[in-house]
Amino acid sequence: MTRIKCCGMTRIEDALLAAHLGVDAIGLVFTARSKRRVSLAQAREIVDALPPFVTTVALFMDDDAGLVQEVLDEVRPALLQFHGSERDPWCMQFDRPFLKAIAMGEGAAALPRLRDYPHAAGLLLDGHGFGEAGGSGKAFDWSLPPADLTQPLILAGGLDPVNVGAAVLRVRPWAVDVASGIESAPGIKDPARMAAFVRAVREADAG
Ligand SMILES: O=C(O)c1ccccc1NCC(=O)[C@H](O)[C@H](O)COP(=O)(O)O
Repeated sequence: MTRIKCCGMTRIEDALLAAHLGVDAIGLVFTARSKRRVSLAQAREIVDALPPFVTTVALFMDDDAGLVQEVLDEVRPALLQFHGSERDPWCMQFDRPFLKAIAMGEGAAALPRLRDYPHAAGLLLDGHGFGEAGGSGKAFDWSLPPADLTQPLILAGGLDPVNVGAAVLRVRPWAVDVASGIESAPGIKDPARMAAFVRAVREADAG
């Protein structure tokens, strides 16, 4: 079964809907570069409202280690996700499992970077270019992910209720990740689109 992460949550009601739809993880973005940025207090409220067994992921992009530690101390996410040019040893310093986002916008030229994070709990392959922020709605060429990746692959970038089924069937990822494809505005999730996204993943899994 393909796991689902809905990213860029800013409202309790959206996070609760995700939980009730059976979404496996929600992402909270802390980097100042995001239109979906949440404060520590906002994030804490969302995390406190969640029922058990929904994984919380805190996202950063070339941020100070101090911010990451503050989020760990105050929000206590289960996983970290790094979206910038952070290196593997830097990501490891927090002693918390982490996902590393790999910008696939440059196509095959990005593939060597998939081998640079041996300690990542998973690799999130995203559609934007190197140095650009996530949550862009840009897809990449789904034929690129190598079949011999040893780490769980999280497919991201431009997924939406219409294309996610084909993406799951083509790539067979461990998980899919979506931000803009289920939104009515940055950080504001659309309930019908979120439900349709989850349904499309489940239909692809069953097919
Ligand atoms: O979502 C953001 O605003 C963001 C900003 C800076 C770094 C990462 C960010 N999001 C990371 C995610 O995991 C998104 O879900 C991922 O990039 C996919 O986004 P989308 O193409 O909009 O589905």
